Amino acid sequence: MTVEELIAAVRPVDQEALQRARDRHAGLAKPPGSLGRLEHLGARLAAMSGQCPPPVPSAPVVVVAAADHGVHAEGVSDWPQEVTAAMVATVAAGGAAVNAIARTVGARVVVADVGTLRLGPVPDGVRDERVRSGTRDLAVEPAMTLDECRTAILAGAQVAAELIDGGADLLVTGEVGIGNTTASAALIAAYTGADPADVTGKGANLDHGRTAHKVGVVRTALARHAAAPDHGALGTLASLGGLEHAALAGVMLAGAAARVPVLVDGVVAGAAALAAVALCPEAAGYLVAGHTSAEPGGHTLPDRLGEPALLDLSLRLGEGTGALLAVPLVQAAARVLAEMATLADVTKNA
Ligand SMILES: O=C(O)c1ccc[n+]([C@@H]2O[C@H](COP(=O)([O-])O)[C@@H](O)[C@H]2O)c1
Ligand SMILES: Cc1cc2nc[nH]c2cc1C
Repeated sequence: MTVEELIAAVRPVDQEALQRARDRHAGLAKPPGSLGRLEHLGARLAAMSGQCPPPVPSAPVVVVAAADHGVHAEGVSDWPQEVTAAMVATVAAGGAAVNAIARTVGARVVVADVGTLRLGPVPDGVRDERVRSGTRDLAVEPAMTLDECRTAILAGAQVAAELIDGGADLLVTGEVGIGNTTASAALIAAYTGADPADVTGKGANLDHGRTAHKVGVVRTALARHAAAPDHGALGTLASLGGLEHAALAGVMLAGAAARVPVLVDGVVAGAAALAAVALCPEAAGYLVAGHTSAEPGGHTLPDRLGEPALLDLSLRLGEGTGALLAVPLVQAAARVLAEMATLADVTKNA
């Protein structure tokens, strides 16, 4: 499969099913509209699946894509790059925040190494989807070639397609990658036109005084990118993104192609979602912003989707943590449409 074929496989969401869900909501045993945004979410799930009521997701899976970043050389993170591979091992061993929260909501965790810096083999329990050892320094040159970017997108799409074949009915996006909030800020600025100062934050606790330096690195990257030949949405992702951004864009496109909802995590997954939607606008119909990251760019995906994220708990960890916490909301939104009595039933009981 090529990236173009993956994109072509995404069909628009079903507007008729959306309307049927709205009509159904109006007749359920509650004052119409009283379930607020849960009603909107349920209608969107109907539109995604093409069915009303939509299926109630029972097998959520979080895909944690991990990679390293050449831009780390610019001094944009307080953490050594070895932390990426170390956290991948921690996720595989079940000891990361994503594992604790996944156990809480009954989700499976799949961790894929798409390009960490590592000398030894990929540990047991980690999917080896490595495209290269980290990206190049995006402030100096394109982070990935177009081919590397395509390979990473298709790796994510392949993981997602296998999971869906195995029964996954709700995808959640997570990631780990020291330095990736710099790449995320660059992607967000490039795709939305935002000023880097407005979408660049402290990431994993970068010392306050160095955030201004980080903004400067993002500005340099954007200027370099603007002066280079334009290769469209894919070129922007390759030039400014990370391998995990590309892989997560692939997860989102594969979910959309299979009409499976995708719950998107924080600012990093949100930047990947902007890439997915730039590549394939119809994919937006299958994405739900799980939470608003406390990073300054955290509102970007909700803004792009035109609706607030489901949760705002001031999280800024990544890994899929915030989106996983929203899994029960997605399940409840579908269950309400599937299981509630109607107002007519209530009147019968009066
Ligand atoms: O996704 C988010 O909202 C988010 C916000 C801040 C930090 N992170 C995580 O922190 C790491 C990147 O931070 P940094 O400072 O090294 O760019 C990376 O592993 C992300 O998963 C993630
Ligand atoms: C410890 C640690 C855990 C993480 N999980 C996601 N990003 C992370 C960054 C750090 C530094």
